[in-house]
Amino acid sequence: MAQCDDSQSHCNGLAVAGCKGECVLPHMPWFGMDVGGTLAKLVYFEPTDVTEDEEQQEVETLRTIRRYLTGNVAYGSAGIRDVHLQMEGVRLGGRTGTLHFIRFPTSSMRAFIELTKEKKLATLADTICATGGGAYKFEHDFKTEVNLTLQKLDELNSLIQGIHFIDSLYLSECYYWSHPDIRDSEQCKKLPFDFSDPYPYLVVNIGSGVSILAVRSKDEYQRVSGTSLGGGTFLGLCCLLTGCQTYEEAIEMATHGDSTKVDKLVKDIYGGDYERFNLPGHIVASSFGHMLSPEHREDVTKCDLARATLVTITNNIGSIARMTALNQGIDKVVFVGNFLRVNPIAMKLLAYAMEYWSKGQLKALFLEHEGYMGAVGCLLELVKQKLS
Ligand SMILES: Nc1ncnc2c1ncn2[C@@H]1O[C@H](COP(=O)(O)OP(=O)(O)OP(=O)(O)O)[C@@H](O)[C@H]1O
Ligand SMILES: CC(C)(CO)[C@@H](O)C(=O)NCCC(=O)O
Repeated sequence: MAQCDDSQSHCNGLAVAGCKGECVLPHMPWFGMDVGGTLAKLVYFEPTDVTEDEEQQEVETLRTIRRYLTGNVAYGSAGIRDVHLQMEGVRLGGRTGTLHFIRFPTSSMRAFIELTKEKKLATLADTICATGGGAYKFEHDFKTEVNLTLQKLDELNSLIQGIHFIDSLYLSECYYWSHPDIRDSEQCKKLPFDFSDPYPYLVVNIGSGVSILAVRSKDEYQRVSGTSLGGGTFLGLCCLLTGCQTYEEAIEMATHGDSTKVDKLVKDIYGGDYERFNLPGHIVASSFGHMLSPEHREDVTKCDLARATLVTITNNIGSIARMTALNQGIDKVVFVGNFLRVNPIAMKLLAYAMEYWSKGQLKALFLEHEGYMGAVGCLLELVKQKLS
């Protein structure tokens, strides 16, 4: 990433001596935004190296914005700041600051635009870099409601740039699950993974839908596969089957459910393992396969249905990811996206599926800032464009 040197630290909106070419940083506040099919993600860079001089020159609106964003953990009726993900001491564009991570449902986008107007969040920014389908869908609303022109960036490019930046900043960003045996979760431990030599790797971005990318170097990547059966499918089916209202509720129900009352296992068909082809009795032979029988239907709870939905969608993604990895000759598979938020069941299942079906050849990796990579990539681009 292009950056001012450390000696040029206070260059907010000013031409900076010593930068190659024209080095003019965008005016604060600095945001990166990713408006997806389900969730909108906002990353805000709060400078913490503000000098007294700068503070005195700082316009009141900028101070108000900073205080509003950093002084609250909830915004409007649906916006949430993920405080546990906050990153301190981040160097960006020659400045030092804190990255704040905020999300809200894309269905509340119009309310968010109203809030932007009310809190004057858009009055100072000369550019807002935005990615995701919503950058296109809501472009007109931003223009007409708050007179803001969105600079639209590609979501998958932003995702990759975000991954590399965040991983370079934070040593324990990347992790894996050791001994991910689904029948013995006591054994399963979250451990850091050294991702400093990452290439080649596969990224499986599990959002509303799923995109799979093969990344062979910093700038060399391709979207090699995808599936419409993603996080949106899990939540949509769960709402239909259980009457739950939120993602958190769906995950809570799944945590207390038993999918084997819904799914037909190999042992339900064979009475044990299918030895000839090495299919152990405990694996799923047919997702939701028990539900054709009235007795089984009477026996299941909503929690069982939620768990089975989670297992079905996750295993399907795992299976596509594994086949894609084999096809591409890649052994590291990085799973990201908000489907993995507060979802250790899915992460452990993916870890198990990768390891078990590849006989230990494939490694499933995860990132702490799982759903924010695209928004971070956008923030980087905002600063980079002005510096280049
Ligand atoms: N608070 C939440 N509300 C709704 N869904 C959530 C929430 N937290 C996690 N999720 C899960 O995350 C998924 C959305 O993930 P993400 O934000 O990465 O995708 P997106 O950008 O909205 O979608 P896409 O990239 O396909 O446009 C949802 O489908 C759901 O499974
Ligand atoms: C359409 C996107 C890229 C939007 O983020 C995503 O939801 C996706 O990759 N869906 C799956 C599309 C498919 O490959 O079938």
